[in-house]
Amino acid sequence: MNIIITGAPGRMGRTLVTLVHEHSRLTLAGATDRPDSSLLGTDIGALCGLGELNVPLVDDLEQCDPAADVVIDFTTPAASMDHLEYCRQQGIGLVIGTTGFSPEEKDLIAQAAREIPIVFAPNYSVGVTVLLSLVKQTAALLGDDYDVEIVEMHHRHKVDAPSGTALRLGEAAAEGLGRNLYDVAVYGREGAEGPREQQTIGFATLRGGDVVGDHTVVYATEGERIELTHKASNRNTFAKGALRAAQWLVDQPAGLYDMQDVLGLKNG
Ligand SMILES: NC(=O)C1=CN([C@@H]2O[C@H](COP(=O)(O)OP(=O)(O)OC[C@H]3O[C@@H](n4cnc5c(N)ncnc54)[C@H](OP(=O)(O)O)[C@@H]3O)[C@@H](O)[C@H]2O)C=CC1
Ligand SMILES: O=C(O)C1=N[C@H](C(=O)O)C[C@H](O)C1
Repeated sequence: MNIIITGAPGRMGRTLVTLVHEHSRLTLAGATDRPDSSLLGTDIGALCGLGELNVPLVDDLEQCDPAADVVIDFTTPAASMDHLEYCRQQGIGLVIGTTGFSPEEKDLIAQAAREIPIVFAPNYSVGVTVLLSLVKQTAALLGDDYDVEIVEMHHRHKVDAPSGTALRLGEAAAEGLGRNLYDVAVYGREGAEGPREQQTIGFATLRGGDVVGDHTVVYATEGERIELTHKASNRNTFAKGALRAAQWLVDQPAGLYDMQDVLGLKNG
């Protein structure tokens, strides 16, 4: 199976290149970087310490193998929109790991998924995928008397907040409670805000050091609280999940899928 990796010199890009290289049934069919990058033309294998792979970094998917089976994208929302359009035109499946999309950009992804298969997930780890089910179920079991708050911490380089995973966890809790997250979300608190409004779902964002990705959903009431926590300790967990999604995707018809579809957790 031939895979193109966009944003290949990035944190996730390098991890994916390394795992594809180590995989017996996957071949790296192309690697891209942003148009003004000083790394263009460099062999991505050499850049990742794997030796020459004869895959030079290019600034455009048009310069990659048009017969590729799938594109894996962990870049920025603006870059992902370009990659989405290329895949739509070429009829190639797309795995999107990028986070921080606007509602309009999410609509464009959904529109493209009428023509090509797309897996779109803010977190490709098996642990977070299972956690999403637990969060929804726990919220439904506890009900309105438990206040839901979500805390996340990531490395100092992360640009979007709250994380895509935190928002998806919020959506799962809101679904369990019969609420729309975007009607009830509170993104941080400051000053004399008054007591907590019932029914809100709060987010707290921490940034620092090299934290790969920590998420906790807190359900608190008078006298007790439950906390559901996931901690990623390296990026292989995300990259392995994205490669699993890519291999699953090639057999799917056009549609918008997430990691719960890939793991078969939707109807079970
Ligand atoms: N779904 C999941 O499981 C996970 C999602 N993520 C998300 O993935 C995204 C990337 O994260 P991370 O790898 O840490 O970020 P990085 O900044 O390390 O990597 C992104 C890479 O994309 C490059 N890039 C920017 N614009 C373009 C373009 N037009 N074409 C090709 N490449 C481009 C960047 O280049 P340059 O640096 O030179 O600008 C950079 O090398 C984030 O949105 C993050 O939240 C991260 C981990 C897991
Ligand atoms: O930027 C990151 O690093 C991560 N981003 C994703 C997110 O926004 O949820 C997933 C993971 O937590 C790492």
